Formats: sequence, structure tokens, C-alpha cells
Amino acid sequence: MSNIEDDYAQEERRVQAVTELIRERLGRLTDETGDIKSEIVDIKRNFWDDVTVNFEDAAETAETYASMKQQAELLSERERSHRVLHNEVKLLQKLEMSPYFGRIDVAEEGGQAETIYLGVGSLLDDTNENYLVYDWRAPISSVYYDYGPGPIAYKTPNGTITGEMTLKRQYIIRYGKLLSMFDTGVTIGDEILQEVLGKHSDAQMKSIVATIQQEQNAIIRNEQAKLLVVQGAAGSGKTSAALQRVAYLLYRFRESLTAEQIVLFSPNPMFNSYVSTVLPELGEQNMQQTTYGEYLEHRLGKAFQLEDQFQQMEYCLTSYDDPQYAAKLASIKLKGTAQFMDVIDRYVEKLAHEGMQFKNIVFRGKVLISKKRIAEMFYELDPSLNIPLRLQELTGKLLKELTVLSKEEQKESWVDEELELLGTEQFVEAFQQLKQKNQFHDNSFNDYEAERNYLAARIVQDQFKKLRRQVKLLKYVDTTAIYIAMFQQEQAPESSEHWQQISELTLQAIMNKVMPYEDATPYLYLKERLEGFHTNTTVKYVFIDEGQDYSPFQLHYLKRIFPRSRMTIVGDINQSIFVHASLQENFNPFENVYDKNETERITLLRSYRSTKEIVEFTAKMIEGGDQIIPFNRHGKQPVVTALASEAEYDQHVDEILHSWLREGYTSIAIICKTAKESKAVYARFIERWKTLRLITQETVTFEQGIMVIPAYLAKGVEFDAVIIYDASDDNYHLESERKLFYTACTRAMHELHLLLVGKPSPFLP
Ligand SMILES: Nc1ncnc2c1ncn2[C@@H]1O[C@H](COP(=O)(O)OP(=O)(O)OP(=O)(O)O)[C@@H](O)[C@H]1O
Repeated sequence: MSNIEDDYAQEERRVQAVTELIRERLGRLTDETGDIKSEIVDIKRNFWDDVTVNFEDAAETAETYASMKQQAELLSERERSHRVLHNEVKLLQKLEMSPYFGRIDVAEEGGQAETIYLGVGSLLDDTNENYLVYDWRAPISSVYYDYGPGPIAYKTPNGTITGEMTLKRQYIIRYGKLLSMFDTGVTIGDEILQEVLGKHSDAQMKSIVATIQQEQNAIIRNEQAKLLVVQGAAGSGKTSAALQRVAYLLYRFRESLTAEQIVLFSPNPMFNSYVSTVLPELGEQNMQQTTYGEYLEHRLGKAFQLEDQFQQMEYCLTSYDDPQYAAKLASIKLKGTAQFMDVIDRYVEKLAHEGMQFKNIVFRGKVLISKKRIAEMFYELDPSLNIPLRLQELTGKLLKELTVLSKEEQKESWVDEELELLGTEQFVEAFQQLKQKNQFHDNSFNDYEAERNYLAARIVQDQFKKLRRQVKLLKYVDTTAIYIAMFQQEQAPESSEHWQQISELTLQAIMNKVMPYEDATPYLYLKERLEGFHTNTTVKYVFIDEGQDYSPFQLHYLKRIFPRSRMTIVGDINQSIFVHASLQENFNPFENVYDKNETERITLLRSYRSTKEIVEFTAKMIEGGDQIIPFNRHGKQPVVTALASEAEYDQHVDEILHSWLREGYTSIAIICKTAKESKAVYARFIERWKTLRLITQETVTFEQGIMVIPAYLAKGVEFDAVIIYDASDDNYHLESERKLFYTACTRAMHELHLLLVGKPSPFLP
């Protein structure tokens, strides 16, 4: 037998032995879990039988509580053990499938050579002393991702360790069987990546632990940076790296960090479903997930109808003929700048001296405290206090004034009318209350008056409750009027044209109770500058995916909301499709917000998603595309078909779809420019393609199949094969549409087909 064969046989035996151990342990633990489960059910069922309940006197009552507490503690201890065992079983089930994916033979300086096997979780032998498998996140495991055979170094909590690696090996193990193995250098095996990337796409993103690349590992294991910025080409694994990073942090700081303390801002609700299985696949809980739009909606409440970013996008892509188009675009741009934040800050400074606007405090149609009076009260307060503090003080004063006013109100005729509607029980109750408090006079004539006063006070108090709550919530501050007045009173920032029109547009929308997407963040910022910031200090890590789609204003705002969090922002400047996003030149978010030495920036140039042919084709559409390095996986050349007429679409789309289904592709997208175009295409094909799905901004689950989707909703996700429905010059020709076109084309993993009638888009290579 050759050395290689010998090696292989040995590895096979190890896989077998480890798998057997896993299976044996799994059997044992499954039984144990079942036992604990029955115990829990028993405890719950017999809870009251095992508790001695007696409330006869204080001693018995204390005894009863003690016995209840003991029983509850027993239950929670059993539940905790069940959780731990259950997690262990889940991990073992994963390891049973594939116990490990890599091996390194390393020797620490002056130490003995050691063989380390890496898997999705760690596994100890039966003595509980030797690791049969190391977790991919263990300190030593980083060597696997960062080095090839030769000198090595890795960080541990106790310092840096150096040494030598003599072997680096990868395995493909499925259902406990070794299918293949390769020895490799630094770059983790071409062969394995070929296998992984050549597969058909899934409805859910997969974890990439077995094939994390060196530069991705730097993102995953970064612990120093307060702000970590990743600029990466389409398909370079930014989202993947971000999610593995969450898993890494949860492992590294398992004593102090929980999944609830991590938030991921996703590009759209469907994306949440797309990435939702990655962390559970790694045995971790999902972090909190939201979209920025959802966050705004939550903060704004119901006072306005919030326009979302997709409605704004749709307007920008379809309403070129609107007379207000230029002003709207200027408005979107301006309100995304950091300079606009300065405008608000300047205005807030002025408001400290004059210009605060309030609402009348009204009760039953009558002004109780006028806005003028509130303004006077506000400006009488100590001017050295900031506005939020002054509002706090003002609130206290207003509440006091309401107490006085409520006494006056008791004399009003409406209170008499309400009193007449009361039944005898209320009077009896009032009588008893007063008697208890000894508030009756000897003279029985006054009894009725005391009762009446008591009940009148109660009625007014009840009705004032809502008013008092609103005052406490600072609803008497007229932020909307202040926001609008700002446009009239402030000067335009130097860069802005159209100030007057922007001001009118803003007024128009807000008067109609519509909050344009571009106004939502500045409005909230102003509101919070006045009322005090609603900061979130429990969140320790914030992740922002598609970071290039945020305006500088939005990013500054996020920083203020999460003042104690470390930020990881991943994005691609070539995929910035929103008007305001073009403000982030070179994807340099938080410029001047974080210190340079707190910031790290990593660039990913290798692209993994698409075949070499597709990457080379799409890279030509953008500036700097020649720097993108395609992964060496080949497929068919992208096809551009110019149709003779609109009518030919039916036949061509049918043919392409049939051929792709024959290929076995399970996720196919017809990508359109807008929601409007998507709807029309869907209507055209649904008769013949009954399972076709139309993806809209309301779609929350990402599923396999054939779908029609607007380009801006396809952000972040991928498909086996993509049809760009209308790649004509008519549809994509403005420079501002270039990145949208690029984003759409880069969603394809294996095949890309572009259709058009007439002149092709100038972005086509
Ligand atoms: N190291 C890796 N090993 C295996 N697959 C990888 C690796 N890195 C990335 N991929 C795969 O490449 C594809 C693209 O990854 P991902 O979506 O994370 O990229 P992205 O940079 O966020 O893309 P985009 O910006 O275009 O949305 C995914 O299918 C992912 O599984």
C-alpha cells in the first residue's frame, strides 16, 4: 500500500471511530434528555401535590411559600439541564453528519507536535481530557484559516503563541463517511470550494466554516476595532463573513455576550428569512434582526404614514416626468448629508433662546394651557439647562398646573351631568371611602357634599389621566411645526440648490401626514435633540449589511442610538443604489465619527458567488471592476439576446425557463428594474407558469422556485440563474442606474441571460 493509501485508510478509520463514539453518545444523551423531559412533565403535573399549602397563620404561610419556591427551583434546574442536554444533542447530530472538515498538525515552539481536527463544535473523548474535534472558533483553529504549512502564530487570551505547521488537510465527510481529502496550502482548497460553490442555491444561506478564506477570517475574528468597515465586491462573502463573525463573538465572549445583545440591520424583510438558518446551523441563537425602515416605523409611531425606502426608490426610478422630480432628488440628497445634521444642530442652538413651538393643552374642546403660555414658561426656565432638561422641568410644572386646573374643572356643569349618570353603588362606595378616611362632618347635610366632591374629583381625575400621560410623553411639544419652521428660518447649506422647493415639498408632505423616507431620520434626530436621545445601551454589537445604502446622516444617527456598541459595516460601493447613498464616496462611513485608531477597514476582492464567466462579464460594468478576482469556477458565458419585438418575449422566456429547469436549477429569478415592471411581467407569465411568484416589499420569506423580482429587492440574495428582463437602453441608461443594473446581474450563480428589444443598455460590456 502506498503512503497516500495508507494515510487515507487511517483517516477513514478515524472518521469511523469518531462517528461511532458520537452515535453511542448520542444514544445515551437522547435517553437522558427523554428522562429529564418526563421528569419535567411530572413535576409540572404534580406541582401542587408536592407543595404543602396552608395559609392558616403566618408560620404556615411562610412554610407554604418555602415549599413552593423549592418546587419551582427544582423545576427550573431540570429545565436548565434539559436545555443544556438538548443543545448537546443538536451539536452531536451535526457532528454525526460530518464530525470535522479540517486538520492541522502543529507544534508550539519547543513543544510536541499535535494533531488538531476542526469541526462546527468541539468534541471530547470519554476521559473528557482530549479533544477529538476542536471548535472552528477556538484560538488554535485560527491557524487553519490563516496559514499554510510553515511557521505559524496565533492569539490566545494569554498572549501570542508561535510554532510550526507541518500539515494542513481538508476532508469531505458526509453521513459519517470520508468521501475525499486534500492536503493544501494557505488558501483553503480549490476542490472543496469547487464542490460547495458548484451546488445549486438554497432558500437559505449556508454557513461557510469549512472554507473561510484568510481575509474573511480577519473580519470574523476581529476583536479590536470599534468600527469595522468591509468593502467587498459582489459575492465576496461579506454577509457570510458577518454572520460567521456573530457566531465567533458569541463563542469568544460566551460568558458575557448573548444573542440579544447583537443587532443586524438587513436590507429588506425577505433577507431576514434568507439568513435565518446560518447561526442555528452553527449551534447558536439568531441575533436580533431588523431593517432600518422597521426601526424608523417603530420610532415614529402612528402620527405619520411613513414612506419607505422602496417607495422612494420606485419614485426615483419611474417618475422622471414629475415636475417636482428634480426638487425631490435634491431633497433626498440634502437630507442624507452630515451638513444637514449641522443645520439641525444650529437650529437647536437657536431654539434654546427662541422659536420653540408648542401645542395648546386642550380638554373637552377648551384650551386649558395655551401654547403661548407654555412657550413663556419654557423660556422662563434656567437658560443654562439644555432643552431636554428644560422640557423635563416644564413637564413637572405643567402637571402641577393641571392638578390645580382639575380642581376648577370639578365645578363645571359637565361634571354634574356625569354625576347624575352615576348609580347608587358609586355613592355607597364614596360614602365608605370617606368614612374610612374620617372625612365626614357631624352635620349630615355636608355628607352629600363631601360625597359629591369626592366623586367629582374622581371623574375629573379619570378624564385628566390621558392628558397627564400625554404631557409626560411631551406630546405638547410641536416637533412637526419646529421641523417645518426650520426650513423657513435656516439658510441652505452651501452645497444645496432648490432650498426653497425642498422646503415647500417638505411642508406639503408633512401637512398631509406623510413622512417622506428622506425626512424620517432628520425628523427623529430633531425630536431626540429636543426630547433627549432614546439610546440603547444593552446592544453591544451592531451589524449593518449593505452599508453603502445608508446616508451619512442615517449612519450618524445609528451611532447616537447605539453609543456603546461596536459596529461592523459591510457593503459594496458599486452596489449603492439609493440616491442618498451616492453621498458615501469610497464607502467611508462614519468619516470623522470614530477615531482612526478605532477603525479598521478590510477589502474583499475575491468573488465566490458567480462563475468566472459571469464575474468577468459583470466586472466590466463598473469602475475598478478589473480588480475583482473571480473564483476559478467555470460555467456558460452570459447570453444577451436582442429580440425583434416585444411579442417575442413569451417564447424566449419560456424556452430559457424550460432549459434551466432541465438543468435542475431550483431558484430562478426574472429580475426587473422596478416593482411596476415586475408586476407587468408577472401578469404576462402567470397563466403559463402557475408557480411563478411575484416578490414585493411585503414578501417576508425567501423560497425556491421561479420568481419575478425588482432589482432593488434582490439585494443580498442569490439565484442559480437570472434573466434580466429588459436590458435595453430605454430601461437602463442613466448613470444613476448603472449600479442597480450591476447589482441585478451579480445575483446569478451559474447562468445569466439578458433580454432586450431595441438598443442595448450602454452598461453592457
Ligand atoms: N469562504 C467561502 N466559502 C464558501 N462559500 C463562500 C465563501 N465566501 C462566500 N461564499 C459564498 O458566496 C456567495 C456570496 O456570499 P455573500 O452573499 O456572503 O456575499 P456578499 O459579499 O454579501 O454578496 P453581495 O454583496 O453581492 O450581496 C454565497 O453563496 C456564499 O455562501
